[in-house]
Amino acid sequence: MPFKSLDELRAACLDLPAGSEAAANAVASRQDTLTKPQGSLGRLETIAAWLARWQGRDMPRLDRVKVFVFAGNHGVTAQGVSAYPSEVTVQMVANFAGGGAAINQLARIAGAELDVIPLDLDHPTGDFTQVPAMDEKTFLAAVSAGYDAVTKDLDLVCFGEMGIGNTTPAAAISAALFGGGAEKWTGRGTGVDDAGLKRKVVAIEAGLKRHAAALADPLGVAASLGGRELAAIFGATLAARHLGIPVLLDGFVCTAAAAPLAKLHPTGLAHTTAAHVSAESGHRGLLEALALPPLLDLGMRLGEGSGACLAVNIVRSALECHARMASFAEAGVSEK
Ligand SMILES: O=C(O)c1ccc[n+]([C@@H]2O[C@H](COP(=O)([O-])O)[C@@H](O)[C@H]2O)c1
Ligand SMILES: Cc1cc2nc[nH]c2cc1C
Repeated sequence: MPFKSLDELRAACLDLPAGSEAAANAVASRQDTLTKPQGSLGRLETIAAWLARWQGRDMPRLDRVKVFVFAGNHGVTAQGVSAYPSEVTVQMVANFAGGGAAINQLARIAGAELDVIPLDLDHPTGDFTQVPAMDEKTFLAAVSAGYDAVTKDLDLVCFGEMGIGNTTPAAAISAALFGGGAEKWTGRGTGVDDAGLKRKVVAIEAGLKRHAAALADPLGVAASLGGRELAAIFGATLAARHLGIPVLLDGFVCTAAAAPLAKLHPTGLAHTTAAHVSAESGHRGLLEALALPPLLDLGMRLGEGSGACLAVNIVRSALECHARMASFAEAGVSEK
């Protein structure tokens, strides 16, 4: 377990590599020699430079791409905050193993390996309206599980999650980190009705009040209002930064899970790209607060890393153009 205390974890969050300016510049210079009007590939050009910066390679690679799906269960479901019962979490983990979920299809098309990591599904976190979701030990174990899952041989990682009820902790974390009140961040998740939406807002307000003393610290926010799969995504995002691996973030839950790193370090999420903006109502505002413009806007609200996996195809397209297009000189095309 890499983190045995909150102080150790905090120190690791403050010690982040800056990325390679030289590699990013090498990509930008080459882009301007390729057979296209300068800048005309738009974000495909900046994606190539982003890969180079965080991999530290003038010519980035996408040989090994992996999607991690972390799964957890949530005590706050006792407040009636999801349209589905908690047993769906473990049932969907079995479905991932059998190849029957959306993420199985999207990972295959993206050429990404899939790693599903269930986190103590028999023991839901505490109901944060009553107690902290996790004590220090539980939180550090979940962060460490995410941190240890990421290995240095990977070129790009996608994070996703599965956890009935987890749009409620995601909204609570967003409210605690960025303010604006529970309603601003609360959406319908798997499809709750108006009464369910109201119960979510009430639960989040109760959690914010009960844990107020812990919420000045982003790690306190993640432990008292989050969940194991969110903590694991936080740890995995940190590991990717330490190992020089760019990250594609999935939807609202995944973004909220990683957000405390941006509060702990001014460039904490610079190695991440928001794959998409989900239909969950708080996600657009959260991406704005984090200055992470999404690549896709497809009305998706599934989770599982589905949006992140879809965006791998865009990242692969960006690199293929960067690596294989001819220059003006090579193709004999006149420059301006
Ligand atoms: O990440 C998102 O944008 C997102 C939006 C809506 C739902 N989800 C998924 O749905 C589950 C959480 O929804 P809920 O209603 O149970 O809180 C969880 O398994 C998530 O993966 C995920
Ligand atoms: C069936 C189902 C699949 C999911 N995948 C991610 N969250 C989910 C929630 C439900 C309910």
